Amino acid sequence: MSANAIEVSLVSIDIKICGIHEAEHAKAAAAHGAAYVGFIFFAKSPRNLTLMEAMRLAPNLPSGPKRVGVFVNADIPFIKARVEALTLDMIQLHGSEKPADVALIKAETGLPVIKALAVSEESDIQKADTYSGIADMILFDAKPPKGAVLPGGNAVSFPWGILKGKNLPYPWLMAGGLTPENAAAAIAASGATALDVSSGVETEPGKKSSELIKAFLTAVKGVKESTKLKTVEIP
Ligand SMILES: O=C(O)c1ccccc1NCC(=O)[C@H](O)[C@H](O)COP(=O)(O)O
Repeated sequence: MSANAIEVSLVSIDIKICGIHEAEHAKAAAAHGAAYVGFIFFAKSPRNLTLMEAMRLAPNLPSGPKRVGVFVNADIPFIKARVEALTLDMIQLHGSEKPADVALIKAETGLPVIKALAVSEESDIQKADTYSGIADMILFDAKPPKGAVLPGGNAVSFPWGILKGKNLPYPWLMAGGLTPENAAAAIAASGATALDVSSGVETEPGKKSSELIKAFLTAVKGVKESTKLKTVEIP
C-alpha cells in the first residue's frame, strides 16, 4: 500500500442498546459508538420507564445515539407525551400494530418508525412485506417463548441464518439473545448490518452494565476492523 493510500472498511454495523434506564448506561453506549439507545415504555417490563422517569432522565442523556422509544400497542397521546419528554428521534412498535397503525403513528409524530416482528423460522420473514414502504426499518426479533409476558427482551435467539443472503428491500435490524460473546457469529451467520441488544448487556433483567455495553460494542468493532476490504488512493 502506498503512503497516499488509506484502508476503508466497507462494513458499517449499527448497534442499538435497548432498555436504557440510567444516564450512565446511555453515556457508555454513546462513548463506545452505539448508533441508537432504546427506552421501553411498557409497564410490564423490568426496563419500563415511567413518564416522570423519562422527564428526569432527558437532560442527562448524551447527544450522539438516536433515541428510540419502544411502545407496545400504545395510543397516540401516550406515545406523543413520551416523544416530547425524551425528544425521541424514532419510534419502535413492538406489539401487534398493523401497517395502517404504523402509518398513522408516523403521520401523528412525524418520526420514523421501526416495526418489530417476531420470527422463529424462514417463512416468518415474509411478514415484513406488508410494512415495506411504510415502516422505516424492520426489526426481526425472536418469537417470545410460550407464556412470556414480554414481546421482546426475552434473551432468546432464532436461527440467524434464515436472514442470510435475502437482499431484503428495506433496512432491517436483528435482535434476540445477542451477547458480547455471540455478536460476531450472529453478524457472520445473518449478514446483519444492524443489531439490537438488551438482556445480553445486563447483569439481571432490567439492570444494564456499562462494562457489558462496552464489551458488546467492542466485539462488533472487532468485526468491522477484521473486514477492511478496500484500499483507496488519496490523490
Ligand atoms: O426489553 C423489553 O423489556 C421489551 C418490552 C416490551 C417490548 C419490547 C421490549 N424490548 C425490545 C427490544 O428491542 C429488545 O432489545 C429486543 O427484544 C432484544 O432483547 P434481548 O433478547 O433481551 O436482547
